[in-house]
Amino acid sequence: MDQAPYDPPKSSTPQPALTPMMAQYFEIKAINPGYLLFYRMGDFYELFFEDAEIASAALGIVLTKRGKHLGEDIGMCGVPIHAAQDYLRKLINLGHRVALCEQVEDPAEAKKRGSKSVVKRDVVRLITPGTLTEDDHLDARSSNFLVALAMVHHGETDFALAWADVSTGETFCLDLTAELLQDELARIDPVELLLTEATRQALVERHLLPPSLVPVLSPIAPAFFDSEAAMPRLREAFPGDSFDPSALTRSSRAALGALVGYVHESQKGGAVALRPPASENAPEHLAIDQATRASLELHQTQRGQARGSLRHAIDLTVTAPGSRLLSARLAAPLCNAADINGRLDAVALLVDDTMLTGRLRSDLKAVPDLARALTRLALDRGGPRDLAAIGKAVSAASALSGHFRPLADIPPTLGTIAQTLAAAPLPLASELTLALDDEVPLLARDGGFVRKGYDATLDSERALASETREVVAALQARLIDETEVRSLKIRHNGVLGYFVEVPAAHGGRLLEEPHRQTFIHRQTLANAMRFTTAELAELEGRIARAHEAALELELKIFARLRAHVLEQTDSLRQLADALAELDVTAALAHLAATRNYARPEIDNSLAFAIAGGRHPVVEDMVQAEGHSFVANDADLSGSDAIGGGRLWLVTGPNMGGKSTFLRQNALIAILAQMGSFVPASSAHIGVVDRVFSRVGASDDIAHGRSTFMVEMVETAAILNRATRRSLVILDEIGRGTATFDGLSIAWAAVEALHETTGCRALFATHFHELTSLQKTLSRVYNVTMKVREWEGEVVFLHEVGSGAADRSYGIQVARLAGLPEPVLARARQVLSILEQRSAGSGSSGSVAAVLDDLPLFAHQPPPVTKTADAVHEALDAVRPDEMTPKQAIELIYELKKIRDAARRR
Ligand SMILES: Nc1ncnc2c1ncn2[C@@H]1O[C@H](COP(=O)(O)OP(=O)(O)OP(=O)(O)O)[C@@H](O)[C@H]1O
Repeated sequence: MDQAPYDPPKSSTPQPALTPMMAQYFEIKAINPGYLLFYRMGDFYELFFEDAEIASAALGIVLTKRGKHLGEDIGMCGVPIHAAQDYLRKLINLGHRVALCEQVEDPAEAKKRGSKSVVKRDVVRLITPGTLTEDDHLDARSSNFLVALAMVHHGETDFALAWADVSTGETFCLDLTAELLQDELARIDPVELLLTEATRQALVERHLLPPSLVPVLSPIAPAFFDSEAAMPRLREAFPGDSFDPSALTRSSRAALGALVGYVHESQKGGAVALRPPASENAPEHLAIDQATRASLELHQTQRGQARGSLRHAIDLTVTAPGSRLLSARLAAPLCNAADINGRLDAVALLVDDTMLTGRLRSDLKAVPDLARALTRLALDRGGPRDLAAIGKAVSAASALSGHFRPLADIPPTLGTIAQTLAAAPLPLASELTLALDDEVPLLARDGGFVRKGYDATLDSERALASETREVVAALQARLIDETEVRSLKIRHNGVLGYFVEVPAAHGGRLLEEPHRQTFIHRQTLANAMRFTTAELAELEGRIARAHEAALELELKIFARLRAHVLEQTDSLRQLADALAELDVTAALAHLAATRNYARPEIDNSLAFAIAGGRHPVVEDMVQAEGHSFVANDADLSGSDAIGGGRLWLVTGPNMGGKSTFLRQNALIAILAQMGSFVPASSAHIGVVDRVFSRVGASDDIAHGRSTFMVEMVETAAILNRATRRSLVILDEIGRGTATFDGLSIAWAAVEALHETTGCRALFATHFHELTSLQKTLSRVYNVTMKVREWEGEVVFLHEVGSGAADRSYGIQVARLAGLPEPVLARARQVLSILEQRSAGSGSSGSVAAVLDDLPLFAHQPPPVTKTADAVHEALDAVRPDEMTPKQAIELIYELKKIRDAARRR
């Protein structure tokens, strides 16, 4: 860490010698700057000085004092061990980092060195957002990526990223250019981003640091990124032939070295438990930049919520690892038609066989999170529940593979999954089932998890422990006889151990002869007196030894089982992957079957022909309100021969459904390329290399850029980066400035997309003038959202048809939104003058002069009272509770008649 070393609080008074404990505290604190030190004191973790102030404020716990340092009170707060996990989670969520300092010797050992000697303590683990492994701290359905970003000044690429989910061991690395950096960071979505201070500054200077990443930055010392020092570190972390660090570029080696070094340090010398890194290649994925992800609301809505996002709408997985994989696939759809079709083949088989899908999904529901349990065991942080989870997952995998046996013809991707499941190490599962009880504790040290009958020695130790309980009962009966105190009891507590307790009234008798020979007084309470006897003390020793022996045996069994599990790490990881993949495939099949999605046809053409396309999220919302979603076609198909893909100019009223239509087509492309069926009756898509979606700008005040500036920066990014294979969605670009400037920019952007880029594009606009481009640009095609006007009201049909809108119905929408009637009336006046003007001279120069002549609000005609509406009047007269079904049906016919008559008028 590159923060300044911990500096104990200073005072101007002469320094008295530090107590040994304080000296130990400062020493440990100095080696772990930047961390809140959780200092173990018996059954508590205690925090001191500034740490105590920070933690007590963050956790809402009392700040007290413990002794003095240099004449000043030492601030202190503490959390009990049993509740520590909750407090840790809270602190980490608030962005703090914690060093866990344990007692690493028995206090009895310390005492042997002298009464004043301090128990040895050491930091056993550094806890940061990116190094978490406990289920309690993690979101089961989200990956938790720790990312290291290396920047090199010379060499083939500018940057490299290495990232890992420490809780599952998945590890990746990727070389990339500055241009792709933000896109990839948006895809990976780090919880902690390691970089040097110099890199951070360089990113800021080059405008490469999105504000959303600032809270997760974790600056570390440049030494972590030394690509030469990384070599031995990487060889040690990834032993064997499966991975050769010398094959990496210098930048990747630096990033991966930093990642592994940081994880290693956080485990304080413990195992690192990462999988050999999968080298990624950016062009294998459909590129989706941060602005597009946000605008399409892929993983969360623009307000930061999961509900309403595409992921939320399509995630029907039944296991947490399945959900994580689905999210990763959505974040990085594929670009290779053969790979996409491979995934689609697997989904298709399960769509056709709903019985099989149902069985798979119901069996998968009970499968535990194998990857995270395995990692905890590898890090020596796992317990009996993790062993049990692994046994259960292995047995379930083997049972799941049975479902595929009867199938004659099975697509390769599903075939590989089935094979992996069939190869599940069943002997391991049987051993775990034999060894572990049905209900097991979280921690091995709690004991009591080995099944009766598994280990004869353990059983006999346990029998001894329970026999001694009978001996205690017999002793109690004998003591009652001897003392004639009927209410005498032998009890146990953590402080005294076993003791004899009698009501206070009888206590005196035991203090006198002859009983005082036997009973040794321990404690007097308000209404009871406690004693021990030599026999009881001896018995206690025997019981404790039996318990200890049993626990020791159980811990040995645990260690052996853990070792057996870890021997099979590779095959268990493959199994975990296969289970997650099966869950995703079955979930996508279930989605397709229940929501009526179709298999897209994917190839390398420039096709983009969607029939009956729907928006997966808006469709749900519209249906929930009892309406039906109107499906729409889109055809942007092109070819190299005609210079690229088509560009549809979409005009239509506000609220007409333009944005929905635009986005649904981008979402269909993304879903198709992640290997999912799509919400359409048919779809033919030539693989898209990048999707861009920009919706009229939003402010980026944090970055100091105005609405219009953001819009233009983003439009520039599209015009510079889009290729002929890209899909571009532009919604109302140019609206953030004066009309003519906006129109000119939109005009030039359409021309550039058509003439230079040649990509497939949808361009929604309220600049109706743009539609004349259809005459000059061969691949531009005008469509409009249809509306019907009825009794002065506009009815949105949400239907896309060819042609151009002649007006935007903005005033009607404003009326629906509740703008006051005088304002609306004034707006109508202004609009009509403007329309006359533009139809006449076409000059806008005199518009202001004309507007000056218009009467102001004060001179407005009174609001037009609405003419009586026959349908509403008829409805007002209805008393539904008093109607028979027949009358109700007659009423419906009557209402339709009134409505039709009104329309004819
Ligand atoms: N195809 C459809 N079928 C049914 N309802 C739809 C459809 N498309 C849109 N809607 C409904 O219309 C609302 C407005 O749609 P949308 O935001 O796409 O309109 P818009 O034309 O982009 O509006 P503006 O120009 O004001 O931004 C949606 O929230 C949804 O409730």
